[in-house]
Amino acid sequence: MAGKSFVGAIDNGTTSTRFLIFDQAGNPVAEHQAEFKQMYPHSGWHEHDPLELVSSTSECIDKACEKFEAKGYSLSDIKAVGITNQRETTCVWDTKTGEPLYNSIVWTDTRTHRIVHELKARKGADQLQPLCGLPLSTYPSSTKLLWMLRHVDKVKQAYEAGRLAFGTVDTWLVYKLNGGLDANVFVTDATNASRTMWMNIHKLEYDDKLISFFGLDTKTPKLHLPKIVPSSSPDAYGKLASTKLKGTKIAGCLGDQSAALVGQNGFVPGRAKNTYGTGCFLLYNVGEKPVISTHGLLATVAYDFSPQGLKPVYALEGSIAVAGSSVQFLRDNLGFFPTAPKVGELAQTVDDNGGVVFVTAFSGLFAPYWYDDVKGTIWGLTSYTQKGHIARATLEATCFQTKAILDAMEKDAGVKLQELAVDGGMSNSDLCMQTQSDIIQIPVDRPKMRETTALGAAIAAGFAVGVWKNFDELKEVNSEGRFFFKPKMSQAASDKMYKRWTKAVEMSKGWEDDEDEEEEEQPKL
Ligand SMILES: Nc1ncnc2c1ncn2[C@@H]1O[C@H](COP(=O)(O)OP(=O)(O)O)[C@@H](O)[C@H]1O
Ligand SMILES: O=P(O)(O)OC[C@H](O)CO
Repeated sequence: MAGKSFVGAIDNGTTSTRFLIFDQAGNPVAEHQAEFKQMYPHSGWHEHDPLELVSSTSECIDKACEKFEAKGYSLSDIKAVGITNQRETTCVWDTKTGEPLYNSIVWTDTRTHRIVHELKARKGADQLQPLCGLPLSTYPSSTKLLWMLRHVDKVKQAYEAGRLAFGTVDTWLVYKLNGGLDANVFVTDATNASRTMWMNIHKLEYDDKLISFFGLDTKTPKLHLPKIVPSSSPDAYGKLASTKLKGTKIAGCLGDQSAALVGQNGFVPGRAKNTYGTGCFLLYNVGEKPVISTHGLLATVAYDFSPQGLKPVYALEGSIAVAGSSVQFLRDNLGFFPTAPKVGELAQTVDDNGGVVFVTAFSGLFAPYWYDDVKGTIWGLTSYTQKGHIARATLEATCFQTKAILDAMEKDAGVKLQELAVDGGMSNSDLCMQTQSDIIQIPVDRPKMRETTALGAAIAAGFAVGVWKNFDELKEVNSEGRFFFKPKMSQAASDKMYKRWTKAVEMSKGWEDDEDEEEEEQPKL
């Protein structure tokens, strides 16, 4: 094995942490995955224990390293580690103790909907998206931090004392994995910072106008924000202070959806990928200038590999809040099947959705709709309806939202996508991917190796330490064994199904009205 180089990748998704070790051909040679606890303390709330995010990461590193060594490889050949993470999820800690001040509020959490309504009425609200790329919603970190500042005494006190540190999950993990207070590495990359609403997307710097809109003081400072550094850097992210890889550099960092675009070789403008994980996120490479959407999409940073002499690259994004999590809902809340992959079998017990449409709006509807007055709604139930119809409608919901996003993207970018690269847990379902192709009427291109998010993080780290030197060396990575799902349904039949979906979405609107909001009390902590 002498002379070989490997790169590790930490992938902290919404439901689990993974650590993978990739060889130079981009193949995973060892990996370990650990689920962590999902906390739903009230309707619409979703939290993670920030310390468990760290402990599950260390556990995965050590277990994957053991498997790597058992295969006869040497840990000293792991040249660097990259990190990729669920985005927007908001972590807070005390700068003097390094201790978390509250559970991490997860990106799916909708407790901030009243704050969002209040902010939308504030002067200057219409100027935010052109500056930061995101619409005001419950989704970004900014509104989650405001909620903590209003409702969590410890957070308020730390802010007043000038000791409040904010970080998305990348920042928190990098800080803790470096040893916390002692090394005090406090950084983020532009792909993650672009999900806060505080970063100017054109300059990749925090913007005073954005920060003051949210009424935050980062000057005194009461609130400490991490420094924004490139996504690939040999020195900015420090090194692992413990685990079997103690001393190994952390050299790359990308939000998970950006990482998946990189792992899908999405380096060329016009390339798009759709990742079906807990949520589903379509990113379309638009090149070196951001495109500010006027059709319900987000502008985000695809990657910043500036130390490699490249300009930062942007993407248009369509974010779907609920994808694989709807399959988990059928599994855990309704007890339809014991494991997620069984959803396909159940859906195949029927020939079609039997007239059922499931608007899976557990967190309202994100792109391109941004409806926060919708809750999950199943339409078209009759005495004929079987579990299989509901399973089918569940898979179809993500496919329909993907079509709505592609239609919006076509209007924003002025181009029609020719094929869609896919990955993520739910893309393992052949039925779901065939349905996707039928609904969007273009081929869906699924790689054999679907750990593209982790691969993207490994590429960012590998670039920084010279394991790979340019995109050309990556041309063949993950190119083997790709499968193309081609449309089998007629355009007319596909259009008919989509029309029913659009009708269901419109009919679901307005479920939660102001009266409900007044009656519903904000739960006390
Ligand atoms: N064969 C399958 N069919 C449909 N959904 C699946 C299948 N396998 C996994 N999933 C769904 O994929 C999700 C996990 O995907 P993953 O990419 O690991 O997500 P994350 O990175 O958000 O944690 C789960 O929500 C699960 O329900
Ligand atoms: O956990 P995933 O893969 O659904 O990704 C979460 C996203 O980063 C949220 O924006």
